[in-house]
Amino acid sequence: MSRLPRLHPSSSPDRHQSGPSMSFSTRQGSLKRKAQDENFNIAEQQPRKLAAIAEADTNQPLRPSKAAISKLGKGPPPLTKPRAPPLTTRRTDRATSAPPRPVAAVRPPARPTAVKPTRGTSTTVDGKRFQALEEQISSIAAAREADTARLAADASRLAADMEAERSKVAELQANQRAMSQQLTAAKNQDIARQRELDHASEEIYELQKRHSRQLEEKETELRRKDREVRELKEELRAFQDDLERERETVKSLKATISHQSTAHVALSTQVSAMQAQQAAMQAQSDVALRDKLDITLELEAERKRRVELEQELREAETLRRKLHNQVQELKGNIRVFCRVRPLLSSDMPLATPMLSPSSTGSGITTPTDSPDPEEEIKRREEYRAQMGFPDKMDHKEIVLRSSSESATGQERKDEWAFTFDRVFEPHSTQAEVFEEISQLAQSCTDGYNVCVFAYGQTGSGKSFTMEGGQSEATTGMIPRAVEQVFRVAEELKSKGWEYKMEGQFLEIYNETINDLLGKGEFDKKKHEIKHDSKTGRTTVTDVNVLPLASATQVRTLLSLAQSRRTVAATLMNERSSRSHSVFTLRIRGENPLTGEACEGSLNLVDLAGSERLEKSGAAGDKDRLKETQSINKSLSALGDVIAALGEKGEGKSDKHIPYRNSKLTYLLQNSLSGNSKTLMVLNLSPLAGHLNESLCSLRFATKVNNTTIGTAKKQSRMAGSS
Ligand SMILES: Nc1ncnc2c1ncn2[C@@H]1O[C@H](COP(=O)(O)OP(=O)(O)OP(=O)(O)O)[C@@H](O)[C@H]1O
Repeated sequence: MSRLPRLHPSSSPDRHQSGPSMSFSTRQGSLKRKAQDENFNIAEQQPRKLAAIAEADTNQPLRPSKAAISKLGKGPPPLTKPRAPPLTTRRTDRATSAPPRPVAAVRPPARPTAVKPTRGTSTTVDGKRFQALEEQISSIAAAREADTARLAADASRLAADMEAERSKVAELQANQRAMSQQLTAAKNQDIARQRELDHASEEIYELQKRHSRQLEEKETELRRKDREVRELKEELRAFQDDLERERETVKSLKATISHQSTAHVALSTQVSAMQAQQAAMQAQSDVALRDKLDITLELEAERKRRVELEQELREAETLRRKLHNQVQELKGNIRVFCRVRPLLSSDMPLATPMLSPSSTGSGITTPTDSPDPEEEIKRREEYRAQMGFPDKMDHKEIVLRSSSESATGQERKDEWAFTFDRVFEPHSTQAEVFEEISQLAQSCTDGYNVCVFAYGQTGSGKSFTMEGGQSEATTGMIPRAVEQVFRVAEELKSKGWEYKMEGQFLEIYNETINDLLGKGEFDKKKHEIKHDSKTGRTTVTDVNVLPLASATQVRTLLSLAQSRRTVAATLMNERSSRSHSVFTLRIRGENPLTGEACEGSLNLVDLAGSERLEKSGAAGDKDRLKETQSINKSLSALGDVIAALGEKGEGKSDKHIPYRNSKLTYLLQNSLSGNSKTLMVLNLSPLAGHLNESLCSLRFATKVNNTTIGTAKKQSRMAGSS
């Protein structure tokens, strides 16, 4: 901290003088304090006069202010030369301390007076007055003299005082200049120190910042170190644990080693024994190696033979297919099976305890808790139609009997016998039925078009035969046939065949095609049937044809179709019995080894109920009438097509086949023609009440059965050709 330069008290012109000079020492003290306290702002703290002095050019002579002079004026008059009294002749303006000479010595020249001659007393009076006046004048003159002398003395004293004052002022000016210089120096010093101070403050601030930064870094470092220490401690603990474990291991290893070394000794003995054995075995191995070489050579020969055999097998397979299909052809390209379903508890009134079909779906009925089994059997026989199956060897015959009273009261007995390719009795299982069909299904993989119809009145078991139930035993022909096709395709893979399958599921209701794999918009979309005469392929526009990779996928597809049909059935009562459903599996196969390719299709058709109009009770119902007419139309169209095909087969080559008479026959055109294999499964109801309807169905089936449709043709080509 800088200090003001100390002012010498003697430099003050007058310590006791009032005004600026008088307050100087006091000011000096205060300035000192101010300088210390307020950065020496002397210029502001000084009285205005001192400020003026400080700011003034110090080279100029100092002139006392009017105020100072007025204060001084209490003493001497203004510093002007006193004028000499006009009444004296001598010079009195010389400054002197000697008292002036008395004024009386200097007489003013007497004014020439005109002395008039006085008359008498008046002359004396005037003389006296004149004298008094003269005395007065002289006293006034003396007084003036005295005043003049006093004035002269005052003037000289004043001049002396002035001189003294001037010298004081000069001294003051000198002091003031010195002080100004000191002040300026002090100010400069102060500014410099202030700068230093600012600089130092800045440095301190920077240092503080750096310090706090360093402090933070140190703290972070410290925390990190702490963390490291903790981690190291953890590691150390883990190492210690490991070490402990290792020690334990070492201990146990040592024990093992000692144990092992004992064992080692024993083993060494064994090894030497083994080495001896090994030498013996080596000799044996050499012999075995030689044998192996012989075997390898034999194997190679066997492999060659196997390839030859495989080739033979392929040729045999081709031959087998050919023979298989020849056998099928010999059996006739249209075949008819007849199946009678078992009597169900639902076929008779509820009050009577019933015989029900076994849960296995075998068709065998088992008695339930009937109060009188004999009575029950009797009752059942009343409901059951009289049917006989005389051909116990080939199962080809079915006989229907009826007994009635004639108008004359005589008992009349009728008997109708029918022969088909195979007749299935009520107890026949699904598996047994499929056994006969499976060979047909296999023909699809050989490139044939196969068509299986289920024909019969409502409730005769068509859907059961075609679709079946949920259990393994009740599985119907469609899933079984599909599984068979996939199985055969898989087996044929080893013989070089690769198959691709796709499926569609349609419904024909009132001569309208619906897609059962579609979105369930029934009777809305218009689907058209198209036949490709070159490839023999039939397609339906705007229906879903799904690629099928496995039999399981087909099952899913079938249940989807079933659920769609169920939805439609709720919209229209018993719709499923009143519509035809056609499931088509298209199979394309290629054999890159033999260069063969084939394309076949399997159509599985569940026909609508074939009952006649009167029986269905539809005569009064307009919609039902329409349904029945559509069904009758399509079924009779089917019969007509089959009959026409039969005639054509008998030599009438120009016979027109009326495929277009119904949607069903037009859709199945390529599967009904001479190139394909057709099977009709006639389903019969076992009820006596349905006897007439059963007879109608049997007659229709016989007509079909008696038809010979040309020779089925395999749709094969060389792979790669369309
Ligand atoms: N072989 C059989 N064994 C056991 N039950 C059968 C057999 N055949 C049919 N059924 C049963 O008979 C009833 C009628 O059969 P299904 O529905 O298959 O007849 P449908 O001819 O298809 O009738 P719809 O024309 O109305 O569809 C069903 O309850 C079915 O389970």
